[in-house]
Parts: sequence; C-alpha cells; structure tokens
Amino acid sequence: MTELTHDELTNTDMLDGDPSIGELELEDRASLRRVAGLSTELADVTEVEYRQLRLERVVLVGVWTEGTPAQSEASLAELARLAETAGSEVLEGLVQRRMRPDPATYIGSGKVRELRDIVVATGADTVICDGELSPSQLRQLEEKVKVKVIDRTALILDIFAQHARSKEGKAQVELAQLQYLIPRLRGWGAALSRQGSGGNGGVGLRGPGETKLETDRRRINKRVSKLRREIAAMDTIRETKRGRRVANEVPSVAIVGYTNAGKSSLLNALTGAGVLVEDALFATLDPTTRRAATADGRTYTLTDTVGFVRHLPHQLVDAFRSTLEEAANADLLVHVVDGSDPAPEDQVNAVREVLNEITRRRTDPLPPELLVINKADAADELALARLRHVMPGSIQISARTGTGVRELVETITDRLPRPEVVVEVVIPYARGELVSKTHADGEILEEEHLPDGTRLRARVRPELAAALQQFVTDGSRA
Ligand SMILES: Nc1nc2c(ncn2[C@@H]2O[C@H](COP(=O)(O)OP(=O)(O)OP(=O)(O)O)[C@@H](O)[C@H]2O)c(=O)[nH]1
Ligand SMILES: [Mg+2]
Repeated sequence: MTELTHDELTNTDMLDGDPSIGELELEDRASLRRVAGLSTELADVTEVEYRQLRLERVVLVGVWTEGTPAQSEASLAELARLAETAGSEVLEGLVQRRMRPDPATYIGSGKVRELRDIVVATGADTVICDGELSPSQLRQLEEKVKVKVIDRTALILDIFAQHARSKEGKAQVELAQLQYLIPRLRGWGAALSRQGSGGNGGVGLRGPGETKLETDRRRINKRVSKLRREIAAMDTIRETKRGRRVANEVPSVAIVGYTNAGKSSLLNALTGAGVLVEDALFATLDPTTRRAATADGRTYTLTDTVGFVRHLPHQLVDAFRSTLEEAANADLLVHVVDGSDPAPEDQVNAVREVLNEITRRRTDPLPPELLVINKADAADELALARLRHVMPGSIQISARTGTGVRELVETITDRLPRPEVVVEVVIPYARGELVSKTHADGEILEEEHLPDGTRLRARVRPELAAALQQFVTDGSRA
C-alpha cells in the first residue's frame, strides 16, 4: 500500500463550498483527517491472496459533524470493526470535518478527488461511508470514485444477512434489506456493473442483492408483503409461547445492550446456556430464552437478544420489532455495558435510543433497567470508579472471570416481581407435589416439618394460593 503523507491528504479544497463551515476551527475545516490504526491489511502474502478472493479492500470515509475528535475517531473505528465483521479488509480511514454532509456527494467535492486518489493508490475496490446516504449521493459518489460505494446501513444489513440463522431471523433481515433497496432501485448501481455474483454482490449486497435488484419493484413489493406475513405468523407462535410463560407468571428478564458488550457471555455465565459468544459485532441475532432459578427456588426466564449499535438502521428496528418488543415486555431489563470501552455512556445512550424507538408507539413504559458494567477484568480501575460514580446503582461484573456475577444474581432476585399472596399452610406428606410446586413457583418464607405434614409460610400467586386453600392454617394472611 502506498503511504500518503499528511500534507497530500489535507492541502486541497479548503472550504468545500459549505457556507456554514466558517464556524468550524480553521484547522478542522481544511482537513480530511486520516484515522490511524484502522488498517487491517494482512502481512502474510499467501493469506492476502487467499482472502482477496472473497474480501473487499475498503476505504472508509466519515463526515464529522458533531462531538469531540475522539468521538469521530471512535465512530470510524467502529465502522472499521463492522467492515471487518462483514469480511472486508480496511485499507484506510478518512474523516472530513463539516457542518453537514454534502447533499450531492456526502463528502465535499474537492475531497471526492482526494478520495479517488486514495482509492487508486491503495487499490481499494469499495468505499464505505459512515452514515446513511441518499440513493443519489451513493450514485454520484460512485460515479466519481469509480468503485462500489456503500453506506453504514448497507454494511450492517450485510452483517445481519451473513449472521442470520433461524428462519425468522433470515426473513427479518431480508425484509430489512428489501426495504433499504426499494428506494434505491432506480439509478444506484447503474454506474457500475453489479452483475454476475449470484446474489452475492460482496459487502453490502449479499442476501437478496443482485438478482432481485434486477426484478421489478412490484415483485419486490410482493415479496415484502409475503415476508411481513411470514414474520407475523412466526411472531404469533412466539407470542403463544410467551403467553404461556406470562400465564404461568414466570417472571422474565431480558438481557439487552450494545453489540459485543457480552450479553451472550452473561447468559452463559448465569445459566450455562452454551450460547455462541464471539468477538464479532452482531454475533447473536436470534433470541435465546433460558430458565433460571433464584437461590430460594423461584424460576424466571432470561432472554439474550440482538445487540444494538449507534444509529441501528431503522429498517432493522422495523423488521426486528417483534423480537425487540419481547425485550420491552420483560419484567426487568438487564442492560449490559462494555466497561472496557472508551465511551460506555455513548453505548448506553445508543441502546436507550433504540429501546425508546421500539416503545414509542405504545403506552406501556419500559421495564425497570438494571445497568451491568461487564468486562470489569479488562477495564482499568479508574474507569470503573468513574462509571460507579456516573451510573449509580450499576453492578460491575466480569462474565469471563465470574467476578460480581453472584451479586448480580442477588440483585436480579431482589428486582423480580414477587408473588403477592402470603399463605401459611400445612401440606400432608402425601401431597408432596404441592410442596415442590410452592418451592418452584413461590417464595418460601418459612418451612418446618411437622408430624402431619410440611408447614410452609410462602408468598405465592393467586392460583397457587387457591390450590393451597384447603391446607390453610390460622396464621395465614392474604
Ligand atoms: N475481557 C472480557 N471479555 C469478555 C467478557 N464478557 C464477554 N467478553 C468477550 O466479549 C466478546 C463478545 O461477547 P458476547 O457475549 O458474544 O457479546 P454479545 O453482547 O452477545 O455480542 P453480540 O451478540 O455480537 O451483540 C467475546 O469475545 C467475549 O469473549 C468479560 O467479562 N471480560
Ligand atoms: Mg450475543
């Protein structure tokens, strides 16, 4: 790869014709900043050759409109991780400081020329923009840099397409991809041939991609309706299962959080579920529900679900709505945060934004939230102390080493909704099954073995209280 000097990257095209740009720092406005340390170029030649068969070589480009320099670099670093997760090799990352993206080409027209030079110099075949671009922005930029241009939304959709396993997950991702494609059917891609890879147009275009792009809008709309029906049907099945749990009043806990925060690791640590854990973004797309029990024997369910990301494409939020709503209907949200991340608050805000979007259309408030700072083993002490301060009530754990997990279990136990009826009964030894049931579904306050049976004082649900009615002794209170 040809090294470009800082000057070559920054000296052209001072103002980019943006009238509001005068408000920016002089230094920033001229710069198309290079973000260091993003390159994932491989050193080993044989591996390079092997990977080039299937990987794109990409240049990332972002427009930095707000926030600190660190935030803008973190955003591009995240884009790099997303690109790698999708299977691309990141050659270069560039950020332009601007008040807003250029309406025609996303980055300013002068920067487009620089970008073209970098693409040529690095031999990249794809440019990935750190935002959602309009169809015409994509088209115009593509015409100018003469390689494939995709945006962050297409990239995330691509990862979801690669990771979807279940029938429902695949349908949800395809729906999201088609919704993304519909407004882009005309024009975008015309500049370049995207043919010939059999539904695998490379990063950003896998899944329904190429062949369906050629079909007409009507066929795509029909497919969208069909997918919606299928998803609704699968949703009904899940609703039924969930309904059964609700009817049994089994309390539910949903594990939510930013992608790669350690949600699946936590589910595994709490239940030994053996769910896939991977140092990759969006490893989990399908919700997994496991039963767990409190120390006093009450059962509850724990559900691991798809991770969130800043600006999660709205097409995905829409397609995954039913899955996400399940989390929003839980009795408790365990919100897992990566404590070793440089900016955990940004992750927390991004997750809350998505949750709010899911619940925007309904009246029920979100369930109570328990913040869990994970990866304490990998975070430095100062950062953890700061998080304790800014996130009071949060619990710090390591799903990897087990530190803090016991305290977390105790806190979850405390926060679960409690059965409301207190009964005092003496259950004859012949009816041992009722004792077991009270242990499983209720909360035992006292237990004593008497000559004529087991005396229990317990908190139980009304139905169980009714079943126990015949064994009630004097001390009972409703
Ligand atoms: N150091 C450290 N790493 C952890 C810890 N918990 C999880 N990880 C690592 O973080 C990465 C992501 O873990 P996952 O459990 O797959 O994260 P997730 O939140 O389910 O991720 P997605 O499903 O992709 O959204 C894996 O490489 C884990 O090994 C922890 O407590 N400490
Ligand atoms: Mg996961």
